[in-house]
Amino acid sequence: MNQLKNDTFLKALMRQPTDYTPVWMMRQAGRYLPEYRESRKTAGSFLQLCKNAQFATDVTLQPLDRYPLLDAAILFSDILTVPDAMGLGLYFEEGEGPKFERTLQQEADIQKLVVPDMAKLQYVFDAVRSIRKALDGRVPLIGFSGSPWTLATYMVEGKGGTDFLNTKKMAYARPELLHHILETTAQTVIQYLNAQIMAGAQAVMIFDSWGGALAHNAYKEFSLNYMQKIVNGLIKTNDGRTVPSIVFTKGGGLWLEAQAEIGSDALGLDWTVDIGSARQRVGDKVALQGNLDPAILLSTPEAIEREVAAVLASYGNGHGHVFNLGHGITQWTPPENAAAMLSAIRAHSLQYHV
Ligand SMILES: Cc1c2[nH]c(c1CCC(=O)O)Cc1[nH]c(c(CCC(=O)O)c1C)Cc1[nH]c(c(CCC(=O)O)c1C)Cc1[nH]c(c(C)c1CCC(=O)O)C2
Repeated sequence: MNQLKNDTFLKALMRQPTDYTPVWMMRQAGRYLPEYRESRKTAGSFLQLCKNAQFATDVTLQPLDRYPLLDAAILFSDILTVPDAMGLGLYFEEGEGPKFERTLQQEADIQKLVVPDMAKLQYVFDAVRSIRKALDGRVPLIGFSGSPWTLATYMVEGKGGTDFLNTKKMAYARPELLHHILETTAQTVIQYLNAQIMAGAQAVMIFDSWGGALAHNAYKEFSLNYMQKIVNGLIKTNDGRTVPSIVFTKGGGLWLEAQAEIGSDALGLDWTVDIGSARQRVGDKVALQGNLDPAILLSTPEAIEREVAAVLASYGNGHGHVFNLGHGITQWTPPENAAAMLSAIRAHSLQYHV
């Protein structure tokens, strides 16, 4: 059932030959699309889109219907469903980003943290099943989770941020408390991703959006080690393999060699890294995903084509590259500029796959 009609993305993740460089866009279902804004209005809120399988399916497929050149779908959900299930109370205030009703700052609250019953996340697994059915093998479906470090920053701070001072203070003053949060979250994420895989996710991505905020000698201890645990905890599917995995530490370009050792199939790159140099540094250990600056999509089709060509040329000949943005597409992107990027990738990438 459900034979894949386009497996270019999965092949590239496994560093197998493909005819062209496959592509998907982080946040490809989102506010830059008028059809998304319409669905959100009908659903009432972003969280209602996530919690209703039919809405989640509709918005997951919107970018694929608009852009036939996309090679993967990503589950419409959020990394913060996990801390929500762990009891922190996720909510969104219009124009302010995510917030939590409770935080993990008091020792007593931290000691009480446990792996939640996956039934609390059943709506996510229902969405995965529904999306797989609707895709009918068009392209593979990516499941995802936040990294324990990135989720911990939200749980400790109670909101998004840039400096994460409470979380970092805990790392230095009470490391055993932060390790308890990270370990409990890692065990939760293992169960969560495995349930997504059992529901039909054909690849998984771990978003370590705030790993780049860690000090050089803290990154491994507080972020990378926990992502390694997760990658090692992924279940084998019917064919005796694990589904391909992608690890993305935003701002993590200094640590690519270490990231390439944890057993994931691919590394995500933000735009601060030259992808050709990254390829030399990781050798044939992992595929690379990235890494166009999403701000380029605010410019002109000519500039977009030039910058796309530069990323492809930097990676060079051969397989193992999944084209993507270096972070999520911004809500101010004109949809036709995303189309220009996708056409440019297809046109310019053929020469590197002969
Ligand atoms: C840090 C993080 C979050 N969520 C996510 C991350 C990791 C990736 C990254 O670094 O960007 C991951 C995420 N969030 C969303 C997806 C859906 C799949 C896709 O990529 O299309 C994915 C993979 C939908 C979303 N998640 C969110 C939206 C916007 C909600 C809306 O419609 O208002 C979407 C489409 C909300 C969200 N969710 C989060 C923030 C900080 C915000 C507010 C900022 C913003 O609005 O962009 C947390």
